[in-house]
Amino acid sequence: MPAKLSVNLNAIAMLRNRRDLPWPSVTGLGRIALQAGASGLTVHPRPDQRHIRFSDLQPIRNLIDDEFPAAEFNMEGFPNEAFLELVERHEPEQVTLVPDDPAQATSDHGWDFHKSHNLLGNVVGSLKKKGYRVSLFADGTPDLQALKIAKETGADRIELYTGPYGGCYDDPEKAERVATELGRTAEIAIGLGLAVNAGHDLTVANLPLLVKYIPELAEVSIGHGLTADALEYGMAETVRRFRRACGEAA
Ligand SMILES: CC(=O)[C@@H](O)[C@H](O)COP(=O)(O)O
Ligand SMILES: NCC(=O)COP(=O)(O)O
Repeated sequence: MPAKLSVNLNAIAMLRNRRDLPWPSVTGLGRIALQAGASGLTVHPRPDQRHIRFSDLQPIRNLIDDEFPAAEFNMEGFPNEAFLELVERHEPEQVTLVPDDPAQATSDHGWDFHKSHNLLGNVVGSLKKKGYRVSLFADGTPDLQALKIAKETGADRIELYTGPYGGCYDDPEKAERVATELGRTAEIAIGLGLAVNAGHDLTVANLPLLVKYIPELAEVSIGHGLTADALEYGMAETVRRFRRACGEAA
């Protein structure tokens, strides 16, 4: 089964926030993405609301509930009190926990599972009791002990941080090496009973190799590269291109 595509709306929101005006519309482009076959929408609301604003979350929730009930809402963030309150209020189908500090420009590493074992155990436990699917952002390092801890927290999935892979866009040999490591990491995680998502700097060009190394990939969440393509090809055609790059007959 091809990896599902969740469209990250952060970059659309960032464009909108250049002015005190409601366009480009975050929900409007989310609707076009879902109409074109995206499986879900992702947001990563940062504490300073520099792209997704907290006020965007309910309209996105309503869009999915009212028009695309089979689609999923994926909320990503560091599990502080404020983020967990947003989760409770908007009930995403998936919560992706990311170890970002508030000042970080973008996500650039996965969890240190050894150091964060207790924190993640508590947070994941409480999210699972409330019925959420939980995914943990993880480096693409095939570290069995670290992945065992991820599993012990009770999480359902890991999301492989693919930033270093995306950075190999001009070096095919290095891309192959990094994809191999990501593939080994995914294999270990799947062997432990975790499903595997991936995200960060994925593109139409680099998805096919990733999918080759991780044929069981459950979901990719993509924002930056997809939004760049949407400026060129339009959102609907861009979503179809990314779905094809994931192996779907779109
Ligand atoms: C976890 C992850 O890789 C994405 O959420 C990424 O951080 C997008 O966030 P920005 O749009 O703030 O770069
Ligand atoms: N989880 C990764 C994500 O949602 C999008 O990352 P990017 O495509 O904006 O780098």
